[in-house]
Amino acid sequence: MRMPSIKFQSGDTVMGRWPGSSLFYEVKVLSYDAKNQLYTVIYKDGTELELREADMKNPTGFKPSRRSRSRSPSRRRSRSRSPARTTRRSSSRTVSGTFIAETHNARKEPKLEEVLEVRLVPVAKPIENNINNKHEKTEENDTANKVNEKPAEVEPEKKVVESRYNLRRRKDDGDAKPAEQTEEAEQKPAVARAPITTELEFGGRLGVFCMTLLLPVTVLGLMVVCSQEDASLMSSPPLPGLDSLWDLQVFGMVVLWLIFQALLYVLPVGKVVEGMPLKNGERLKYRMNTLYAFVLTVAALGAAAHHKMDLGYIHSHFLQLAVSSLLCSVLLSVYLYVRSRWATQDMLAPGGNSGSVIYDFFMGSELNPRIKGFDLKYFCELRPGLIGWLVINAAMALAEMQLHHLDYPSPAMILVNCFHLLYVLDAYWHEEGVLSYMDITHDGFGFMLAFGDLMWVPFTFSLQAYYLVHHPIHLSLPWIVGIITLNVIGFSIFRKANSQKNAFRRNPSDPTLSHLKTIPTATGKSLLVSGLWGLVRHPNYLGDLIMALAWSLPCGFTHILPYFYVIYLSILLVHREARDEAQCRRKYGSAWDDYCREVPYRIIPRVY
Ligand SMILES: NC(=O)C1=CN([C@@H]2O[C@H](COP(=O)(O)OP(=O)(O)OC[C@H]3O[C@@H](n4cnc5c(N)ncnc54)[C@H](OP(=O)(O)O)[C@@H]3O)[C@@H](O)[C@H]2O)C=CC1
Ligand SMILES: CC(C)=CCC[C@@H](C)[C@H]1CC=C2C3=C(CC[C@@]21C)[C@@]1(C)CC[C@H](O)C(C)(C)[C@@H]1CC3
Repeated sequence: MRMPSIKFQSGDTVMGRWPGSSLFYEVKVLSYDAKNQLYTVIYKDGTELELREADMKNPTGFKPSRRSRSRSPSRRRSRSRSPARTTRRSSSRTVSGTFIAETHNARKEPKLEEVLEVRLVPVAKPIENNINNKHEKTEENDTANKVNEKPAEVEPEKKVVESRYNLRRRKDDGDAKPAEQTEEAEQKPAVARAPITTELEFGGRLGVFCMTLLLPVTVLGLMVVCSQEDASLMSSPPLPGLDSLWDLQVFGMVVLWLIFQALLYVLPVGKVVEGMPLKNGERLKYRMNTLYAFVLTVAALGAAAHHKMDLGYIHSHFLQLAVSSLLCSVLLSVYLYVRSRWATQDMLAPGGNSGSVIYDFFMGSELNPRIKGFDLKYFCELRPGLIGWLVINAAMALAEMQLHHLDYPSPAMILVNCFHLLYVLDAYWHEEGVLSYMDITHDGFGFMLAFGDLMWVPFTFSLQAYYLVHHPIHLSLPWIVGIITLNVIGFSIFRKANSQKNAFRRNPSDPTLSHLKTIPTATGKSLLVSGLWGLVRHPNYLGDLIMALAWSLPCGFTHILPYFYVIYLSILLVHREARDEAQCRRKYGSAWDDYCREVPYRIIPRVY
């Protein structure tokens, strides 16, 4: 079906102005956003941008640039340049494809520089330390594109450009295709059309259906096996009776826990920050108060323990707590699915709008579902599950002491508790960084995340502590030192990688990062290409995996069950890496390929 009365139609090949320049390239119209009156177009190098009608023209009246036709993008790159020239060019990235000069007001061909350089951001000065650096490539390899951005100068130009052209990157639209225009939508242009998810993940409908059933069973199965003396995954423990799975009072406790955490979430303490830009350019506001929530929870539990509340309740009702959490996550997911039917296009995640009930229920249709200012996904991601995990760990330490008549928890239990505590507190300390993680910026909120946050995280991440209650381990001092060292290494890589990326995204000219080399991309953003981000393409995943191993080692080698977390994380991060890779390739086009050539390993240096 054709678009409403607009000049260009989806599929048309037209000339689109390259932002910030008077240069036009051949682009293909992908879709039209009636609400914002923007066309989504794709350049020949795969770069997707949104353009206004005024910046698009019919191909007639243009003449091809002879020079550009005669030089392929790769040939252009292979010209030799002096460092000075390298610097000037380094702020720009050419869009491969046919470059065409506008003929009506500029009859003569643009100068070579104009042809070759589309300036997205200006550069202040050369980065000397890039030269002779081990990552410095020959021009064949596009060395010239490495810059350090200087926002002091970049911002004004960028803002002007952004007000004339919509430079929002199409980061969320990777796996979505525009829906056919319906008559209803034509009559109501204010209501945006929903993008249809065509590329289904996790094995499509059947895959997510199986996962919806199997994941909860897996959690419960692991918990049951973990409590057995023979915690072998090959063992067949007795099936738990209904009364050991369900208790209304326990369900009430879980609901109370969620309400308590929700109250802490709305406390007007902590600064309010803006999240990443949404599709419509808006930024949602988030209050950063997870650390307060954690401290107040500890204080509340301390007070409750003082009044004779027994934390051992958690250990003795572990399965019932898990089942109640599962029920809460199912109810929440149903609510999320139902409310997503009323969401507008701006509010939808690209991955959860296939039209299949089970698939959309699992993946989540809405990106940031909110009730007034209460962000359901952000709340669940960081609070009830993560704090719950730590509370369960503490309860397991107490249970261990009670069961084995100890004055203190065992060294293994202390290590596991401390490592997990560090991990969660680190997330809270760097709470702002979480706003840029994939779950918040890209994934919809559906069963996968609701279940992940409310059941998977607290009840599988705490399995090591649960295991130690029933399977005491003696750790020698060198072993303890070795495990701590491994965790410190993993944590340092994880933290440094995440902090560097977050700092760079916030302020690309951050002086602490000036020694790092970068590759600019057509979106105006650059990619870090040295330091940890030059070692592998996902150093933060590497650090996370090393830590995961350090968390399992205190449980010894008798059973594989305490290693479940490393196994899960490896699978999740490898899959996540592939998803992110696909998204980045769509977002950054040839710049991403350059990055992959420069940094060939994904997570593990020299192996993967
Ligand atoms: N414990 C657990 O169960 C789990 C933990 N995690 C952890 O959560 C954290 C967040 O993970 P996740 O959101 O998946 O991914 P990342 O934080 O790694 O974010 C990926 C994004 O970073 C940007 N990016 C990629 N390469 C570069 C580069 N070279 N320079 C600058 N920016 C780059 C891109 O976004 P853009 O360019 O748009 O900014 C890309 O889409 C990780 O530390 C991970 O280990 C994740 C899942 C589960
Ligand atoms: C298939 C299945 C079980 C999916 C659920 C996945 C979720 C459990 C994870 C997806 C990404 C997560 C992150 C964290 C917890 C696990 C989930 C929700 C995280 C909050 C843990 C603490 C970290 O410091 C973190 C903030 C980096 C991390 C973010 C991603």
